[in-house]
Amino acid sequence: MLSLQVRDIIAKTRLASKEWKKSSFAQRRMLLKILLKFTVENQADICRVSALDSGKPLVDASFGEVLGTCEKIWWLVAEGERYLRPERRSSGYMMFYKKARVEYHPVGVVGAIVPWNYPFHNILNPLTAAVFAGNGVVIKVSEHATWSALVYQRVIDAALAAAGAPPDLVRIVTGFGEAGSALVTGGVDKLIFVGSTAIGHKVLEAAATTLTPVVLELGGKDAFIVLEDADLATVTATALRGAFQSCGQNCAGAERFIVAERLFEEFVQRCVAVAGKLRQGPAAGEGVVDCGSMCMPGQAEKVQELVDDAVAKGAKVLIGGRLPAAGKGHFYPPTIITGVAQGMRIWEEEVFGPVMSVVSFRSDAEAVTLANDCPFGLGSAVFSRDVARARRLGAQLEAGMTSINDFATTYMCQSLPFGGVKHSGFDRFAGVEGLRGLCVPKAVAEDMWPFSTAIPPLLQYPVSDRAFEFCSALVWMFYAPTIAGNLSRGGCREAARIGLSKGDPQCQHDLHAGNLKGLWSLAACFLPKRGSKKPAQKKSS
Ligand SMILES: NC(=O)c1ccc[n+]([C@@H]2O[C@H](COP(=O)([O-])OP(=O)(O)OC[C@H]3O[C@@H](n4cnc5c(N)ncnc54)[C@H](O)[C@@H]3O)[C@@H](O)[C@H]2O)c1
Repeated sequence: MLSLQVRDIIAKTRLASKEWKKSSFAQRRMLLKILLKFTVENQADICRVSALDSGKPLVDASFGEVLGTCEKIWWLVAEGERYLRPERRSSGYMMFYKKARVEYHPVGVVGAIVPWNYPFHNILNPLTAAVFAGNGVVIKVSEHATWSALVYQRVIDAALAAAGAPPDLVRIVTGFGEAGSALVTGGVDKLIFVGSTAIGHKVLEAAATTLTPVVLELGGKDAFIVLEDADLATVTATALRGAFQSCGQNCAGAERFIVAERLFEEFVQRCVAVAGKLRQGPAAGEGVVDCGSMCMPGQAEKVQELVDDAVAKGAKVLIGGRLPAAGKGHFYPPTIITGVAQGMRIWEEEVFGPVMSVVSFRSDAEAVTLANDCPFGLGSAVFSRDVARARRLGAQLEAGMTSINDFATTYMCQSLPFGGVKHSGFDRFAGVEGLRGLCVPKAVAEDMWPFSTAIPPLLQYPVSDRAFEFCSALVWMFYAPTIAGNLSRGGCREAARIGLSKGDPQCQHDLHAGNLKGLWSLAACFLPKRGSKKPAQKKSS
């Protein structure tokens, strides 16, 4: 779509969002429940449409398109309102007479630019959170998933009408990069970009020109760590699903298998045995298939380049690793390689294909070092029968998400934020943080009692010549270390812990009753100045 068309769509969605922000949570829930009902009742069609457009088998579509979407909607319906209601906060110390809260107001129009890998979920994901938070949303789908997006737009239109929501509340934009670029600078109030790190750079650059706030959800290369006490039978099944789901075209896809030396051989053998039995073919073909194809033109060749580079530098292909002959489609085979090391492209670059790179380690510290030696940091997983050990190791991983004894399950716990660190992006789009991120968190403070408090007369313009003394007295009164204050905040205990006795000057200082001094200074501000016969008076203008 042309830039002007995109701007026109944003303008219409803005009008719709002004109406929708007045909607009740009950109405927003109704819209989501309609979408949930549609998804559950038409899951086979959704999977077929998505499989045809992205090349994945039906079961992978069910996993990635339907289950995640249903759980997301279910969570928003069940818990979303709780996190968007005004939240009471402490008013602190000096403002003891105020009531403080945060109100979550919709930002207005959310823009989302999404990739092709899960055509249905990638649309419903930003859509559901945006409208539940009271926003309109314009979603730019991938040029490689346009056909399915047009099907889903019809479904969305019907759901909007059934829920009594304005028809322009959710609009889908099609087109190439220029249409995405037009969305970034077209006047949306917040932008969620989901895609490659390379395009993420461009989006951030463009967003800087309009100061559009951006969430970046970029590539991943998840580490999958198997400690020597892990249960290999369950781990292997999870490892294969983590690597080959949707032919490896997952942002949070397991690419780096870091396996304890003692289990390495057996882990590899088990994986190779299963990988050899996988059936690969077209999603719309006859019979069940385990793996589909690469979606984008050129992607299979890119995977081959990374494998070839690794092999040229000493890696070993145990299974797969060869593109099918020309004319046989983009069916890159499930591939397992060992001997991967630093200096190979595959060590650093996202493969986004069905390739397991397996390396071994001797100590937990080495496993952490290997896992963190990566420019990406989206998901991660640690497997061990000793859960405390797995947790300790997981806490050291540079990643936005860690699953213990499972893979990518953080995403099915929809209250949790989704997002990464390093080149995997920043900010979050799911969970409580993602939902609130589509709002302006407005800080509000008001008096606790029915009458309003005024600025003390000494500080009113034109200020008194005792204004500074007055402020300084306030600081002493409220914030000077005091006996009572130190006791209540553990000051004396802390002093004892670090070995100070009452006689030490530092401890004396801690126990100094500074607030009394402040109180006295405050009172003194209202007394006549020494040497002056008249009390301090405000200058008249
Ligand atoms: N972190 C996540 O949540 C997540 C989820 C899915 C996919 N991904 C990542 O997405 C990548 C694969 O998807 P892809 O190949 O479609 O990614 P991509 O970056 O090529 O494209 C993503 C979207 O950006 C649009 N686009 C292209 N140029 C643009 C520009 N200059 N300005 C604005 N928009 C532009 C595209 O049209 C598409 O809609 C992988 O790197 C994968 O890891 C990340």
